[in-house]
Amino acid sequence: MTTSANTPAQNSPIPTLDLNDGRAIPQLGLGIYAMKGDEGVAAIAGAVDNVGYRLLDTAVNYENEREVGQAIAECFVAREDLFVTSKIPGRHHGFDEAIASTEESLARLGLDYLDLHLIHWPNPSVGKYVETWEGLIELRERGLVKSIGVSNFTAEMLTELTEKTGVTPAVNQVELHPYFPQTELVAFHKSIGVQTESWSPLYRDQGLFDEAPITEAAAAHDVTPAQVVLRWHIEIGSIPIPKSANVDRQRSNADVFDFELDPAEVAAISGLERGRMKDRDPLTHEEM
Ligand SMILES: NC(=O)C1=CN([C@@H]2O[C@H](COP(=O)(O)OP(=O)(O)OC[C@H]3O[C@@H](n4cnc5c(N)ncnc54)[C@H](OP(=O)(O)O)[C@@H]3O)[C@@H](O)[C@H]2O)C=CC1
Ligand SMILES: O=C(O)C(=O)[C@@H](O)[C@H](O)C(=O)CO
Repeated sequence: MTTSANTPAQNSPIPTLDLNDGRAIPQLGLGIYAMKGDEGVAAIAGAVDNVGYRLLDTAVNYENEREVGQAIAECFVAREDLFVTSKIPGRHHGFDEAIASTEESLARLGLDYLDLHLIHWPNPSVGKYVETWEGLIELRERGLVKSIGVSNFTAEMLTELTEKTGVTPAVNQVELHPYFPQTELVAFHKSIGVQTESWSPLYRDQGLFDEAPITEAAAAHDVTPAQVVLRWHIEIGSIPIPKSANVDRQRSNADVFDFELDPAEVAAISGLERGRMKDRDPLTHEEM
């Protein structure tokens, strides 16, 4: 596992991984889906100040970029020590649209730049993800976005982006949890130098924590089932972005860097594979 001294996670217990563009990304982040209003601002700022989260994962479609910006303004950590991610929605696909969308995101966030910007869904029937990617390349050249990546892309789509533009995404953020470990895609990412981010890493607390390989590992390591699941993501080389609005769960979710799972435990947890949470196959599921 690579860690980097070039860290945006200064004064944070969360280590970093290297990206293919020479930058570094925290190895665990805060998912921000459905965190809104004053409560959302307090929960995000608290995660940064009280726990040490540095990677914040929002999106245009979460309709909370203003809250994220307010939390960044209110927290006690310098902007340059944070790693702020947003995502371009399907309705903003296209070269000019991607640039306009990003400028609007930055205005809502009150920031000069994003650390990472992703194409949220490929929406293949629309046929514009390559143009959108070219928009992200332009945004990186203009300095409005430091690192560029995608979300919910298949191996074939990643290859197409590289072949058509010469630029490989730094990150592919995909559905990934013990019920859907995406072993082949993670191996492909490693082979081409793309970091994997896991969305819904805890399966939204919908029964995963009762599975025997997880409860057994939790007892063996004296940690919670959620910590076992998050450590499993670290062991397979992915970057989990668990969402929690609760400070105690935020703290325990981030506290997964002082124990390790052995290969048999990792294999047993990966053996829970049964498929996606919902029918969100990016070849057919599209979000605008
Ligand atoms: N790119 C994409 O297409 C997608 C990206 N995402 C991103 O991934 C992030 C994480 O995924 P998400 O779907 O939110 O699901 P998660 O797997 O992170 O689960 C979040 C849920 O689990 C609860 N929870 C968190 N920690 C614990 C714990 N230790 N014990 C018990 N329950 C816990 C939370 O409740 P509470 O807040 O009360 O703690 C919340 O209800 C999103 O927030 C978003 O940023 C998500 C979906 C798609
Ligand atoms: O959370 C995200 O990033 C999404 O793309 C969501 O819309 C997700 O697909 C979902 O929760 C849909 O119910």
